Amino acid sequence: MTAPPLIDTSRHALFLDFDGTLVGLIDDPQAVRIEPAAFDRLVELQKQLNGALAIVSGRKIADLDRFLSPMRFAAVGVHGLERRPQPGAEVRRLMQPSALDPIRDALREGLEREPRLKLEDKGMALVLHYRTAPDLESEARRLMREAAADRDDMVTMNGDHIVEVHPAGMDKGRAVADLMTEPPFAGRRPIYAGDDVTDEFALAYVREAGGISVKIGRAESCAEYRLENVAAVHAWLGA
Ligand SMILES: O=P(O)(O)OC[C@H]1O[C@H](O[C@H]2O[C@H](CO)[C@@H](O)[C@H](O)[C@H]2O)[C@H](O)[C@@H](O)[C@@H]1O
Repeated sequence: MTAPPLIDTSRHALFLDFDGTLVGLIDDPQAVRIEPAAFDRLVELQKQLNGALAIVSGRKIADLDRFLSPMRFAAVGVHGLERRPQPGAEVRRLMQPSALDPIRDALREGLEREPRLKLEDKGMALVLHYRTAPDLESEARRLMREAAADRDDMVTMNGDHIVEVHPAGMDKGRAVADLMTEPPFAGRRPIYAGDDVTDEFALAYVREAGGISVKIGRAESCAEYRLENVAAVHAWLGA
């Protein structure tokens, strides 16, 4: 496992995934909490990086704001379908949530039949969670596949004990590439750290762009560097 180099706050732009990178994975998605010392370090790093720090998540930006309150930060939400290029700027949404209404309806019956599957409605994306019922993995994937079967404009994606559907054409790699064209990120060298398959798009972009790609955990990845777990991420951020 090759550890990443230290962050150079005068030259780097820092992009951090949230779940599995800054906070550990737990059963209830709404109950995650960042450790106070890691939170303080994020705030400090954001200052030292002159604002060139963004959280890049599958979550809604509104959720990230709640988990990281009172910090104000640049963010990518719902895998790039929500954007906030600068702290405090308005959140741009690339789609209307109503585009998913037919899929919402199609999932309803399956969810009534299998209440151990939990639906997370992120507006522009729908997630079925099966962390507390891992035996339902294939059922969750089947339900989502069938609900979105006639929708060429949507993509279904498997994450860590989740299956998600959202509009096609966007991923974390494209979102990070877009942010890199804007201040305060433009002209800096990107660092991306993430743990899940959905982070591979951004890890691939950053590697291609000559940046520092950091995979969290031991799963297969295109990243150049690795950190073992969330605690190792916190230690690296604090080094
Ligand atoms: O892109 P991320 O910031 O890593 O977000 C990915 C998904 O994170 C959340 O789900 C994951 O974390 C939950 C809480 O620990 C866990 O219960 C779930 O099994 C994980 O997949 C979030 O709920 C999703 O919407 C995000 O897409």
